[in-house]
Amino acid sequence: MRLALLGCGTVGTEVVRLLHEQAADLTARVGAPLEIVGIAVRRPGRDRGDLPVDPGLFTTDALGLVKREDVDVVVEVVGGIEPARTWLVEALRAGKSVVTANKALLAEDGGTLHDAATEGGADLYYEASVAGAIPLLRPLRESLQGDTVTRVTGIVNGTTNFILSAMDATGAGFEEALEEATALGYAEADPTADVEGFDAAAKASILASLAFHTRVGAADVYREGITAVSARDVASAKQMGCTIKLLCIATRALDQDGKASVSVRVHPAMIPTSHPLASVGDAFNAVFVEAEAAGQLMFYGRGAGGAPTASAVLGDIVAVARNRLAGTRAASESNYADLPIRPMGEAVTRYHVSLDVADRAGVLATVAGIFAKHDVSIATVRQSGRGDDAVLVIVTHGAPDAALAATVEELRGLEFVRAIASVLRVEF
Ligand SMILES: NC(=O)C1=CN([C@@H]2O[C@H](COP(=O)(O)OP(=O)(O)OC[C@H]3O[C@@H](n4cnc5c(N)ncnc54)[C@H](O)[C@@H]3O)[C@@H](O)[C@H]2O)C=CC1
Ligand SMILES: N[C@@H](CC=O)C(=O)O
Ligand code: NA
Repeated sequence: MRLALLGCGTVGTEVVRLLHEQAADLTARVGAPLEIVGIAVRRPGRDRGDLPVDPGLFTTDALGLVKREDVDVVVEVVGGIEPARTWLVEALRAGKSVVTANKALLAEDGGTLHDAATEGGADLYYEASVAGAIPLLRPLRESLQGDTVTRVTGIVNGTTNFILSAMDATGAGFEEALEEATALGYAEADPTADVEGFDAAAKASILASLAFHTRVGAADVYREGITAVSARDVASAKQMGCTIKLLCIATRALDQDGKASVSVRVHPAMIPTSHPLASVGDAFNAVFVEAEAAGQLMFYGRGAGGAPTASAVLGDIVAVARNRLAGTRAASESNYADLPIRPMGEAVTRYHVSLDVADRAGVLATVAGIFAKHDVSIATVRQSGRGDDAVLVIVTHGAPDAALAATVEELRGLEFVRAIASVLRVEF
């Protein structure tokens, strides 16, 4: 089996290492040796230390490598939309199997890749694209095909989990924690993708597409990152016995007429420290899948980093290589359900709102009146401080997100509200 490797960075170098170190076992498992015939990179002359690979394999001509007739499997660990899409479409249409870790591309235009795979009769595997090493896509794509998945919830971005865990545990600053996560190989080439929630949203779209048999694109996912989460939010969460996590929440719901729709969102949320997701620290990921017959399933492990991600890539390489040797391919994309996307405004959420207010008679009544006007029921109210230091913390019951957002907007305009110190959703 001849492999073309596109990219040799954090993940690619570990793919090379694992292919070399486990060559004998992999040959036995596949039934044929796996041989890298070329590696496309930006800088072929770069010093790669003791990487066990022939320097003559490096090239800058990725497309030329993909088009080589002797290539059976294209492994893409470069990232980004273009030129990766062009390479992979070329490979798939020519009947070459593709293994990719590129969640950004799958979320942006997975349909084009799946269509090219069908056209070329080729395999398209992408286990590494969501939750790194954790076997999650294969269970959704294969093991749960006899069930109806209703909800997928979890932590799917290692970088932001690393940052939030550090802020919570040691009071570390945002920038300092991000630098460490980048040095450890967790962050994307542009870490904005991590901290602004784009990476988690891409993964949410892939999970929802597989779980609900519907093409869910990046644009269908409501997204908020963690850049607005402050030390004060973290302290406020602690006071309530909670911690803050960047959550991915994808649900399949039925309306009053029994019609199903899909809602997919990524945003930071306060969760109770007693919830299993609260103890997911460092760059670990954890995902709960709920299905009608199976009930609740939990997947946990390393969601980022070179070696863990390479483990998932290698698993896919073995799978597609076996298929090729057997002259078969995996089932095509399943998108028959084609469910509509429910807007974020209709999702039922709970808010934690912290207001800096003037401590005067009537303030609480006015604030409560605004919640009532938008039909948002208050669960708890707590006031601390006095005079200019008064802080009002309100936690709501579940309400449509649009009603909660409108409530906060109206509170912002009140003369006695000096600042809205934090607005966070509360889950579980
Ligand atoms: N680092 C991680 O923990 C994880 C990364 N991924 C995904 O894996 C992919 C690779 O990520 P990393 O290895 O972290 O990235 P990286 O930035 O460390 O490596 C990228 C590689 O692609 C090469 N490259 C970039 N543009 C190229 C071009 N035009 N032609 C040829 N080669 C080019 C670079 O030379 C480098 O070797 C991305 O899609 C990323 O989202 C997925 C899961 C985890
Ligand atoms: N940047 C990503 C890498 C894995 O997908 C993350 O931090 O989770
Ligand atoms: Na995975």
